[in-house]
Amino acid sequence: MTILDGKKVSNDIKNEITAEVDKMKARGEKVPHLAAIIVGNDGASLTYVGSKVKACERVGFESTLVKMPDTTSELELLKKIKELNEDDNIDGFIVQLPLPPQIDTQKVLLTVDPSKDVDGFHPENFGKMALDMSTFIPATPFGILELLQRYDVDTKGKHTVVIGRSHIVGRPMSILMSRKGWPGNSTVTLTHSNTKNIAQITTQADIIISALGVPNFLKAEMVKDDAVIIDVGITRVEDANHPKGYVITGDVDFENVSKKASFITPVPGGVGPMTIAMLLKNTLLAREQRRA
Ligand SMILES: NC(=O)C1=CN([C@@H]2O[C@H](COP(=O)(O)OP(=O)(O)OC[C@H]3O[C@@H](n4cnc5c(N)ncnc54)[C@H](OP(=O)(O)O)[C@@H]3O)[C@@H](O)[C@H]2O)C=CC1
Ligand SMILES: Nc1nc(=O)c2c([nH]1)NC[C@@H]1CN(c3ccc(C(=O)N[C@@H](CCC(=O)O)C(=O)O)cc3)C=[N+]21
Repeated sequence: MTILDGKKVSNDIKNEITAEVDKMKARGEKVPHLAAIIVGNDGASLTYVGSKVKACERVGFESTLVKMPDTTSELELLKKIKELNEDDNIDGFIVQLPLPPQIDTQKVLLTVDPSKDVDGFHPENFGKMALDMSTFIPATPFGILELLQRYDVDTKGKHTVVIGRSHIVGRPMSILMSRKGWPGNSTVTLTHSNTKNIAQITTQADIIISALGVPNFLKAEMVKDDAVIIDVGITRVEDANHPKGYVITGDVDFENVSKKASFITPVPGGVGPMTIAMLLKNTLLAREQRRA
């Protein structure tokens, strides 16, 4: 069994990005600048956005964090997005999801300039991804592809089962794993909360990508021997014994599933850090495209 070490690989990627930034500096060019808008005070969201800012510092990017109260109106948020669209200093930005209920997420995603949409959530970019055209690939699926590639995991002709059909993880992942090329060329089954007999499907999978957000959902009985297991889930589970008062838990019963798996991602230290590294990568691409 091999652990797909997202922490290590994300560090390698950050070093590669740092080297590119150093070259930009040596040429006297502007370095990439990532901005993030966060609406509200959700603890997990704040932690996550904070780690993006730290990651920017680490690779030599500039970063801007825009914090807006959870009472922000849709109009105010759209106005802020248009400001960032027009700000020549900003190469790429993201709007942290989920948004408070008074704001229409679809409207927000449509307002982001596709050339600055480093999350890859704008329909123009999502459509390009689905059509194999060059574009920003959403950071989490992009990170999973990169992990599979760097560990030389064979995906061709394999049966990949994706659990969860969200627009940011499950749906794009299912598209990417079925596309021509590598990593890809899989036969994909996309499952969700209406799927019947899910265990019957997962036990036939060569590769399982679990993105539902239910701690310890995927049990050893649901997995065949030598399967490749990608655990996207991140849930804070209360734990009084832990200094922070919670532990980060994935969707996979790691202790038991890892005994059967050929490759498996841990949580924390798997897909999460890869997501951040690929967001930086997309921002670097955004800068390069704006320069060109
Ligand atoms: N590591 C990382 O970088 C990232 C981690 N995450 C984490 O991944 C998890 C999923 O996030 P996200 O994709 O945004 O999730 P959503 O909550 O948007 O979607 C969850 C999906 O899982 C499906 N689902 C829920 N319960 C079941 C069930 N019992 N059986 C089968 N399918 C089920 C839902 O089905 P239906 O569509 O029918 O409702 C839905 O499609 C979360 O824990 C999140 O925190 C998210 C993004 C990045
Ligand atoms: N516009 C937008 N884009 C996103 O990409 C996006 C989003 N909104 N909203 C929320 C989800 C969630 N997500 C995570 C990324 C990294 C970790 C991560 O680094 N996790 C660490 C642990 C972090 C911790 O300790 O809390 C790990 O797995 O090792 C977690 C979660 C991106 N998302």
